[in-house]
Amino acid sequence: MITVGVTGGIGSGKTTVCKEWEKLGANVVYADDLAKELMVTDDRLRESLIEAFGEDTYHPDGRLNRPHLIHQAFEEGRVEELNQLVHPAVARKFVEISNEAKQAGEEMVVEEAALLLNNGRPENLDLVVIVRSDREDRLERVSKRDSVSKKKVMDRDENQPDFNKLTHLADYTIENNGTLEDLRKKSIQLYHKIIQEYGGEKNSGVF
Ligand SMILES: CC(C)(COP(=O)(O)OP(=O)(O)OC[C@H]1O[C@@H](n2cnc3c(N)ncnc32)[C@H](O)[C@@H]1O)[C@@H](O)C(=O)NCCC(=O)NCCS
Ligand SMILES: Nc1ncnc2c1ncn2[C@@H]1O[C@H](COP(=O)(O)OP(=O)(O)OP(=O)(O)O)[C@@H](O)[C@H]1O
Repeated sequence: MITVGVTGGIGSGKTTVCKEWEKLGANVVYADDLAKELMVTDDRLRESLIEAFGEDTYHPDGRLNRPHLIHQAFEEGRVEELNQLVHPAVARKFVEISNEAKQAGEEMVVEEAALLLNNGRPENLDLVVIVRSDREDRLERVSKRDSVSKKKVMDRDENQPDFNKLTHLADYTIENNGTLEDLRKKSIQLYHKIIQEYGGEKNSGVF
């Protein structure tokens, strides 16, 4: 089994790539979704979040108070503190999921995460793929997809790495500056290339 990390800036096309890979059989873990789940279900993480960000972190019924955390992270400038608490729980769970997938004889497990390379290249991943797209296109697409202002998307973008400076940490880069169909085709090609070549000589390249 091969473990692959897929990363890239906000709106770069990570999820689109991963959805294609899921259709081909990959088991994809979406870090943002997993983080939100663990923030509710992992008791240790809940306690540390309440300690850091107060009782308002959760609604009285136990649900995550997203507006409070978004305010703390992106308006009070405490995003790094939040990441440091959430990231270890996500990383632990990903290892657990990978181990189970290996036991089950799965072909590929993927971690889709914008912050994948924040502490360098994760040691537990066999391959890293960066999806790249021009900034203006990314801002435009996400503001359309989520019906939010470009300014809001820009705020998130500023809290993510500049992936143009991280390509040396990736085995493959997918350039997403064409149509959505182009991106889907490239994703399928890369999936087959990875499956075909894994076990042989590890290659790299730009798609
Ligand atoms: C701050 C939270 C509540 C924001 O929730 P919200 O629903 O608005 O955002 P969502 O998860 O849909 O993500 C929207 C976009 O923002 C980006 N984003 C989310 N959290 C962060 C962050 N901490 N830093 C930079 N970008 C982020 C996502 O990658 C995505 O591109 C939530 O995402 C969160 O708790 N993030 C911190 C920890 C985390 O998710 N880390 C990633 C996994 S290790
Ligand atoms: N080449 C493209 N042409 C047109 N639309 C695109 C293209 N690539 C992606 N999109 C659209 O842009 C939006 C963002 O893509 P996607 O959700 O895959 O990015 P992401 O990197 O996962 O975003 P996020 O960081 O917010 O999770 C989606 O609505 C997607 O359909």
